[in-house]
Amino acid sequence: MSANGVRPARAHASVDNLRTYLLAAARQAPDRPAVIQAAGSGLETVTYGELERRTDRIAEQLDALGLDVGDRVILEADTDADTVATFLACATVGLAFVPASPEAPDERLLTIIESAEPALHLQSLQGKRDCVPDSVGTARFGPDGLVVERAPEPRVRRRRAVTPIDTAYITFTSGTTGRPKGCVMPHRGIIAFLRGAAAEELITHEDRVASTAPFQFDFSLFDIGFTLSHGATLVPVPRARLNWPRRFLGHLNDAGVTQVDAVPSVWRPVVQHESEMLSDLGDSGTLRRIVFSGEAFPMDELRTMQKLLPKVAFTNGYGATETMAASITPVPNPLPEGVERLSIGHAVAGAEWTLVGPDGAIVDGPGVLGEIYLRTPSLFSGYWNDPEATRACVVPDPLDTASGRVVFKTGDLASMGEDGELYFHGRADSQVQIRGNRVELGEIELRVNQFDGVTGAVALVLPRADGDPQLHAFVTTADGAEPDTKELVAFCRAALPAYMIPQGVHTVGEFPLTPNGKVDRAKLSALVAS
Ligand SMILES: Nc1ncnc2c1ncn2[C@@H]1O[C@H](COS(=O)(=O)NC(=O)C[C@H](N)c2cccc(Br)c2)[C@@H](O)[C@H]1O
Repeated sequence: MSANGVRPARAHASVDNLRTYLLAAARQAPDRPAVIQAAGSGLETVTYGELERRTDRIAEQLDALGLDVGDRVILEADTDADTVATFLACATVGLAFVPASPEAPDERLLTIIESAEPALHLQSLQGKRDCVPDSVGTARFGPDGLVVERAPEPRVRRRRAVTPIDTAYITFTSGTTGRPKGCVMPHRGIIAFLRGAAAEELITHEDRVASTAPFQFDFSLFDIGFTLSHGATLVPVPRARLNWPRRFLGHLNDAGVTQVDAVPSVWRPVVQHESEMLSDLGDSGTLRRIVFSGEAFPMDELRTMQKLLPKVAFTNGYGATETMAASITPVPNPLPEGVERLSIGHAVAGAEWTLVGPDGAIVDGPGVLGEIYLRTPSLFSGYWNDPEATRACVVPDPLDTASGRVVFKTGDLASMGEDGELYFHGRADSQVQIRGNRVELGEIELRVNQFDGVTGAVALVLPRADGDPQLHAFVTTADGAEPDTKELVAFCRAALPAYMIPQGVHTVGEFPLTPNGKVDRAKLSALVAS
């Protein structure tokens, strides 16, 4: 028995701790399903009571290893009940977990280990990783708890209590500089965003939320947190089922999924190969909502989805890992004609954003582009061991610089609509100047997408040998055939200024994706360089 009840003497039920916040629902109804997951070719259910038991077992084992609050633990896993129990156990004893993908190459994991200096590497019983350096302890987690292979070196424990500003997790994103940046998220940060998101009242405890993002992408942490904090049921979709549209839809159907959280690219092969089955899933009345995030949903693909799923609600989740996210906005179904840009609405409850124009002036009217600055309690603690990168985006509140309050400088551009809602206009650093003119890549993509036969378009600026920036358009087409470049360029000339006309048009079978399922622009650029 510890000072605050049966749990290991760390997490305090009285203040914000991720474990306490996510298992609160378990108090009332331990027999409710917390996770419905793939088991062999079928499904198995893990109740909230069972999840809490597994959490406490692993927390006690971690507590016995003598680690200190704030020590890092690599959690290499795919989302399932044991992964959730392990990350709740880390939260209970104040260990910062670093989610890693079992599919990440060894050198990527070793780069993260070099930066985060974890005490322990955890993988599932089936995990295959064996490149962990001797300086790091190793253990495996499963339904019966941890199996320690190499105990971590003993640490001096200086902290016993876990406070809301202690680190819940550190997600490493591949920084543009190539060196991965670790987003350090405190308990109070993720809880603040989950609370703001809960105010949208998207789900109740009866919902079953399918999670498709890889565990190292914080979209998956949102899925887990959002679902459990409502006492709802999490339905992880394993990659083996996600990559086959038929199996994916079958899994959603069998598990009685009511909401699917996924990046836009997840739906491309489903619409292409199993539109009938998708439409039936929507007609069944079980699937009620699709939440997407990560990048703008291409408008024609979204319209196609809405035609197949007229009864399903669509929700646009926007935001960055540094604040977990920022807004959750309903998308009209069907989208009114002529709407060519999705709204990212207003910041979630508890947060607010401000648009700052290029001249530093506050933008407070429609039609002017500005950078989004987000004032939010879900702000991260900073980038791991990188105060300079942190200072560049955690800045004084532009509306109140004397206050000492800091806000997140998002690097995203947006314009404001009639009642203050925002429209995303791309990354500030992807705004390019061509012959002195600001070029909006999104506008070029929009126009190219309207060309007959084009099913997807990505515009990029690539430096030419003489340094002069060159505009390139990459397209996918309905039948994979190359569009007539001269006609496509003429089609662009009819609507875009001369400096926005793509000089190169490249047809690709499908767009390369990042591990998080976003269009991989770096890989597209490499196609031209080669
Ligand atoms: N809905 C959009 N329309 C357009 N552009 C988007 C959207 N969502 C992002 N982005 C872009 O992606 C950037 C950020 O990338 S990120 O750090 O990897 N995070 C993410 O993608 C996901 C994000 N943390 C997240 C996590 C959980 C729930 C939600 Br709800 C959102 C943003 O700064 C935007 O540029």
